[in-house]
Amino acid sequence: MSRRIPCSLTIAGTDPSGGAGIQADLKTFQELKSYGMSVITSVVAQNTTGVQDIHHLPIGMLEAQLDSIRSDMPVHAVKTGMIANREMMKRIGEWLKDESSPYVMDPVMVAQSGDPLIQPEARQFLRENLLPLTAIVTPNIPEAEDIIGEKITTLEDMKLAAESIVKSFGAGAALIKGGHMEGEAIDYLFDGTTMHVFSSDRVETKNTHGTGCTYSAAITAYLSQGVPLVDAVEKAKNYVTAAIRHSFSLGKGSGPTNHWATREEVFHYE
Ligand SMILES: Nc1ncnc2c1ncn2[C@@H]1O[C@H](COP(=O)(O)OP(=O)(O)OP(=O)(O)O)[C@@H](O)[C@H]1O
Ligand SMILES: Cc1ncc(COP(=O)(O)O)c(N)n1
Repeated sequence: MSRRIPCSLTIAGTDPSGGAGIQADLKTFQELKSYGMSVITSVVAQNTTGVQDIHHLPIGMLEAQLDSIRSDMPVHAVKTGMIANREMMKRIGEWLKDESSPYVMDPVMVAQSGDPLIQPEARQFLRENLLPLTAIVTPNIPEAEDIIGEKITTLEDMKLAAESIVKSFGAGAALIKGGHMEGEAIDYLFDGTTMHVFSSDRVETKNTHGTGCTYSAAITAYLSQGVPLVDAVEKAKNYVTAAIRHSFSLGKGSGPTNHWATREEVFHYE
């Protein structure tokens, strides 16, 4: 019996060191057996220690890439990561309005190193124009605080934020990631009707560069295969947890996660 080839698209910035951005997304799509495609917004010179330089592609080149996909390739799920400015957001929003596949937004604002990845004035545009198009948005705590305009300090606050992002800001569903909280790594998903919780033991490691990208890419890959949203998040949580547990001590800073950690033969490295 022949089966549809699941196809995932990421629209995001790059990471030459391979842990975050487009590179992390494509590795994740490949690992989870979804055909991976990418539209690049910005070329970022970065590594495990931080961001060294950023070059935003001209708008025409962004549009040309989006057209290349639309005119030729099937898309069964799409995610966005770093979109640096309003102009890019506007074009991507127009493209997404004509897209019928589920849209996963990782509302990337700063790199883990603290370096800003989007212009401050673009945040409002993201909130007002792209958020309502999502099937799911996946903010970490600082990103969720930025969206709702309130501090999040407790697990109860995380749940309230998830509900508010859906009910007041129009997201299809909201997954608030607790990587920045103490203790267990707890995430809350509000899908419009029910609050779901996904939790794992915290792995004692500094090598978490790209966890957010990897998580949202995994959700996208599962959605492209027709897995229902809550199951897709559960499977993606298992994937990202394994990728953190077997992460790599590469580079001088926060090392990358291990995208092949769920393969049967997991090697251990120095
Ligand atoms: N040390 C850890 N051990 C286990 N799980 C973790 C750890 N740190 C983060 N996570 C989990 O990884 C996923 C990504 O969460 P996080 O809040 O770190 O996102 P992010 O901030 O977007 O990513 P990044 O830290 O790369 O910027 C979540 O499921 C979170 O619970
Ligand atoms: C191009 C790009 N997109 C996203 C991130 C965030 O990744 P992280 O917060 O996991 O370092 C990044 N560092 N670079």
